[in-house]
Amino acid sequence: MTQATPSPLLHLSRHHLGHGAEVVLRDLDVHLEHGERVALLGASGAGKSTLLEALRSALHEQGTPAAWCPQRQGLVPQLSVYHNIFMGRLDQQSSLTNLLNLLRPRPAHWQAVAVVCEPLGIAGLMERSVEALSGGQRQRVAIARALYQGHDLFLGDEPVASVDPHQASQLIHWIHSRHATSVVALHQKELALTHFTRVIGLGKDENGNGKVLLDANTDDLKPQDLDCLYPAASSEPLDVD
Ligand SMILES: Nc1ncnc2c1ncn2[C@@H]1O[C@H](COP(=O)(O)OP(=O)(O)OP(=O)(O)O)[C@@H](O)[C@H]1O
Repeated sequence: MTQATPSPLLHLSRHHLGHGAEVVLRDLDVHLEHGERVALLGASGAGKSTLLEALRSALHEQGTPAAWCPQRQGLVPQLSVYHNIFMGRLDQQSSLTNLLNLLRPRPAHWQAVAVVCEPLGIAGLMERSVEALSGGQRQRVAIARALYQGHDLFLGDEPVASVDPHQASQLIHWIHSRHATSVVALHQKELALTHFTRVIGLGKDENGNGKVLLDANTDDLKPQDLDCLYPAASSEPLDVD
C-alpha cells in the first residue's frame, strides 16, 4: 500500500508547559500532520487540557483555523440552541448580521444550523434554551457549534464525556466525517484505539514529572499498552469528606 506523503500541520516544542509556577508537562516536542486523528489520553490532571490550549494557541499564532469544542462547553444557558450554535461563526460575519440574526434568525442561517443539528439528533431542540437541556444534549450542542465553524481541523476537550458509549462512538464518527484532522482529549481508551490513528499519552515519569509517556500509531497499540497512563486507583486516594 502506498503511504500518503506527510503534510506537516504543527510543531510544538516547549521545555516546560504549565500554569504560572506549576510545570504540567516537560520537554514537550509534538509534531502534528494533516489528516491525523490524535487521541490525547491520560489520567485526570495529566495535562490534556493544558496541551490542547497550547496547541490552540500555536495554531492561532500560525494562522491555522481550528474548530474548538471546550471541556466546559462555553454555552450561554439562557439562549436557544440555535443561537448558541450560530455563535460558532460570529467572527465570520458582520456585527450587523450577527445582531439582526440574534433578534430574528434568517431562514438561510436557520437552515444551515439545522443541517448540522439533524445528524446529531438536536434539530427538534433548536428553539429550546440550553438551560432546559440534559448534559448529553448540551454536549451535542457544543459539538454542533464546533462543526458549524466549518474548519478542516477539530480540537476537542472531552467532547463525548457526557454521553453513553454507543453515542460517544457515533459522535466521534460524525466529527471525523466533517473534519480531516482531529486532536481530541478522551477518557475512553477503547474509543481512542478504534476511532483514531494515533495516541498521545500523558502521565508522570519515574521522577514524578509530567510528560508525554506514549506517542504511537493506534495500529501498533494494544489496550494494555495504555495501562501505564492510568496509575492504580489504590495509589490515588480520593479526598472524600
Ligand atoms: N488555569 C489553571 N491555573 C492553574 N493550574 C491549572 C489551570 N488549569 C489546569 N491547571 C492544573 O494543571 C494540571 C493539568 O490540568 P489539565 O486540566 O490540563 O489536566 P487534564 O488532563 O485535562 O485533566 P481532566 O482529565 O481532569 O480534565 C492540573 O494539576 C491542574 O490543576
